[in-house]
Amino acid sequence: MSETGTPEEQQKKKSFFQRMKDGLSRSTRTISDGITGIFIRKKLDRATLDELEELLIAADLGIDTAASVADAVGKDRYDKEVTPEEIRGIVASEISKVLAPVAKPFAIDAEKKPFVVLMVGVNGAGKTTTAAKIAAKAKRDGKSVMLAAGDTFRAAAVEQLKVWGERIGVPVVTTKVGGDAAGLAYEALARAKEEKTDLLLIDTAGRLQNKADLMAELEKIVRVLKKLDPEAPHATLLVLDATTGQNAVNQVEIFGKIANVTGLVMTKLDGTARGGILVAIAQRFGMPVHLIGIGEGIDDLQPFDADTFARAITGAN
Ligand SMILES: Nc1nc2c(ncn2[C@@H]2O[C@H](COP(=O)(O)OP(=O)(O)OP(=O)(O)O)[C@@H](O)[C@H]2O)c(=O)[nH]1
Repeated sequence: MSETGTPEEQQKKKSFFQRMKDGLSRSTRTISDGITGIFIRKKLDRATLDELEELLIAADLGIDTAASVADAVGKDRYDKEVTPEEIRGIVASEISKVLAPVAKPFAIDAEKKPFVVLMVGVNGAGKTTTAAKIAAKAKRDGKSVMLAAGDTFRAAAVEQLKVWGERIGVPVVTTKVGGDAAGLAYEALARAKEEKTDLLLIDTAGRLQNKADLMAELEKIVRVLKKLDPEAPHATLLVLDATTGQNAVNQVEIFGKIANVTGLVMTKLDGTARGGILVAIAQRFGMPVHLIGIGEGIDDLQPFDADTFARAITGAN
């Protein structure tokens, strides 16, 4: 972590690191304790490197990352005494190298009025909560925000967004259950344009049982949005639940095909030992990762920072 900025900024950065560390503690324990177990009072050799590689695969980092990290750790260190701290530091810096190219802040272009964001992902991934968290942050930053409850299939999803809207003071555009999601998206964009809203977040349904239907629905939403603004949606965020591990990888594959995903948000990194999946996804798809969810609270969505994440998940100092 760089020590630049005012003491206040440094403090903020530190507490963020601490919160992320706390959130990721289950994932960290797997990797950090695993490294201690392998390398304590041992020389580095093929067997310990193989064990390290297995540990990283078990921690969901993916086969490619695990292999390249083990190679980097082994380089020039064969038959030398190493400490777990040293290994954690090297693993962290290798993970950081994988993550750095994909860590991109989520930017709302003030030139686009409204900046339209489509939230996609399977049911339960955290789309609705994430939309509310982004809305709350934008509002705090002085932007006017609107939410659209595009998951018209589930009354609970619409209700949930309404509750969030009330809590954070943001209007929520809804329609009746079973209503046309594209029609709702159109209506929301028309209203947001009229009211000169800065940011419009559109929640969508996430039924993956019928991919063709889901694709048709998402395409239709995009088509009608373009009638009002040819550049909309300006961002399509795929929300992924870290606790689902390898399933999250499949979801990137599927949604990458059916929606023009521009960036990823990974939720529920707190309370899971599978946080490494973010690294596997970064390595495999190279898609921008904007934000991570480390809790259910409104402030528990944080910008994704490669180095901070890599150090937190490995327990490196
Ligand atoms: N612990 C934790 N829980 C989260 C996080 N993000 C979302 N959740 C919880 O996950 C659950 C599902 O989130 P929703 O926002 O309802 O998910 P969704 O994708 O909109 O799902 P549907 O509404 O079913 O379509 C809720 O109980 C959220 O509070 C997170 O980062 N950490």
